Amino acid sequence: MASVQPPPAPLAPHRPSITAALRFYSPAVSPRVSPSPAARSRRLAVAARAMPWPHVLTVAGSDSGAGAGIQADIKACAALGAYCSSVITAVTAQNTVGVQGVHAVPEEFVGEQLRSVLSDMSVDVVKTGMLPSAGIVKVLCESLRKFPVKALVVDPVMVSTSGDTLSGPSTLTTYRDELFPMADIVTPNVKEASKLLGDVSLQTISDMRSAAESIYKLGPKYVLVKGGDMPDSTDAIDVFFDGKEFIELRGLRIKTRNTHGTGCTLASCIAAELAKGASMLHAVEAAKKFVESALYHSKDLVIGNGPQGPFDHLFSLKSPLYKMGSLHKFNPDDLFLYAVTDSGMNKKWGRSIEDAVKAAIEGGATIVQLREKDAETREFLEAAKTCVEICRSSGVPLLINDRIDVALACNADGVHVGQSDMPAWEVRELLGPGKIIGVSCKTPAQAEQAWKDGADYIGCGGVFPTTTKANNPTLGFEGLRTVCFASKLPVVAIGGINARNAGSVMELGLPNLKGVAVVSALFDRECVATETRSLRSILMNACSRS
Ligand SMILES: Nc1ncnc2c1ncn2[C@@H]1O[C@H](COP(=O)(O)OP(=O)(O)OP(=O)(O)O)[C@@H](O)[C@H]1O
Ligand SMILES: Cc1ncc(CO)c(N)n1
Ligand SMILES: [Mg+2]
Repeated sequence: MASVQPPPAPLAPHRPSITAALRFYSPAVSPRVSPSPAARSRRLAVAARAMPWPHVLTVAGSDSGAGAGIQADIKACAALGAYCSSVITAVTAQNTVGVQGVHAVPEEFVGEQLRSVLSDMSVDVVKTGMLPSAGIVKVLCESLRKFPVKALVVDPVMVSTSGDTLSGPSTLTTYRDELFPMADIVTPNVKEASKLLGDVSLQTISDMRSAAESIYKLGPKYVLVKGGDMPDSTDAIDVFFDGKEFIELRGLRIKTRNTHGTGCTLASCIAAELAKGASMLHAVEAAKKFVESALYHSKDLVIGNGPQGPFDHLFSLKSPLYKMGSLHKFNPDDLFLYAVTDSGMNKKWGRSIEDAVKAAIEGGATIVQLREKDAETREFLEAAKTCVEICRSSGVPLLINDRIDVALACNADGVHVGQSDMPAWEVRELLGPGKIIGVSCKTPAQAEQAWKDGADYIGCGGVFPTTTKANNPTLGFEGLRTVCFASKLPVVAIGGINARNAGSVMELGLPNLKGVAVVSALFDRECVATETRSLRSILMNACSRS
């Protein structure tokens, strides 16, 4: 199996537009005479290269209730923009109560389905779910040796959450000996990890780490032990292991009965993200975020009378406002030098918002926020649209202060809100899971709430007295320290920060403190680029000292 490390180059930016690809079929450029079959297939191949569609093949069982299995896999891939073909290994009679029956597909016919898909379509990633017999696991391994793909995601489905057996003990050895060594990632839940390791007890995060390490030794390149079913946990914590480091992936535990199919969905999302070109860790993080958002949006759905209902994978279609196309990966390090524009200051120095943003980026700002308290909406929107283009072309995220409507209209990367603005959870409902949300917080309680509401970072201040914001109590280093220690989110310090004191803020070496946000120190100056450049070097020096 080809390794997924280093990650393949992302496909998206190189993809020509749909219209460009369709031109291959347009009568205007087609020859007048019918092309020969060879010419037609050459042209199809060219078109396919012109517009590749990330392709996941799921090899799994059908769930008649459509919450898990093949049905979940297809919906998850569709939601994340990957094509999903399907090889069915078993048909289950299943609903929200449990599994009433299992009818395995004969091995030879699983082999035939695999041949049909793999010999014809260019599959990027294979994802496996329910493999009901050792024979089927063997057939799959043979097919993968014959038709190698970029990555293999193995979700070792053995028991449904309702407690029903989906794959008997006879398959365990074949999983371990034949499939795992070919896998890029294996994603057992705690029960499955325990079974794979001879019924060891897994009660704590430390047990999950040991299990991940033991499963890694069976041959996959990465392991994710999922803690969705971990008892007594307020967070949904999964443990990721790459052979060297353990990473605890923490998500909000959504209170809902609708968790049927979370495992299948997670593995399919990982496969879809890998097919799109993500690295393994990014794929896992994006997949977890997707499951969390889907559960959140489906928490009150009522389908079926049993204890475990399905959730809505296509929740993003409900609101035209969701921009699900690009799940922007928020990088907390982007908070390092956070430039916040101010219309008053720009006016004073006779520069446009666009010029202010260009200059801040030129000087090395790592994230930009447009904070335009008195601008007219239409004028602000036009400027914001241009700023989005400027920031995109430099890879710098652009956020809008408070104005969710403007952020949506210009497709900004996110929004920053204060304590008296719209609550972060409402902003999340409007913006969807892919956007960055920041919240101004002065206390540990506010920081905790921001985390619960699904924010990505908090801004903490005023650290020093400031004139930019009226009636803004100063927290000082002590207040900043208290919030940083309590926060579960990355923090950016704000309020009165300038070239003279920025170094001392970073030298505090506080946990979660990722950078400083500045307004007047950059924009109430003649040359924004020069000020930004010098502040950046002050911050870099301070970080190397602390
Ligand atoms: N209530 C929840 N809130 C948030 N995330 C959850 C919740 N339940 C599960 N998850 C997440 O969903 C993913 C799948 O985890 P889980 O442990 O439930 O897998 P599974 O048991 O294999 O799923 P399945 O129910 O499909 O068998 C993990 O990332 C887990 O943390
Ligand atoms: C078909 C099928 N695959 C996987 C699972 C695990 O959720 C399930 N319940 N049903
Ligand atoms: Mg579960």
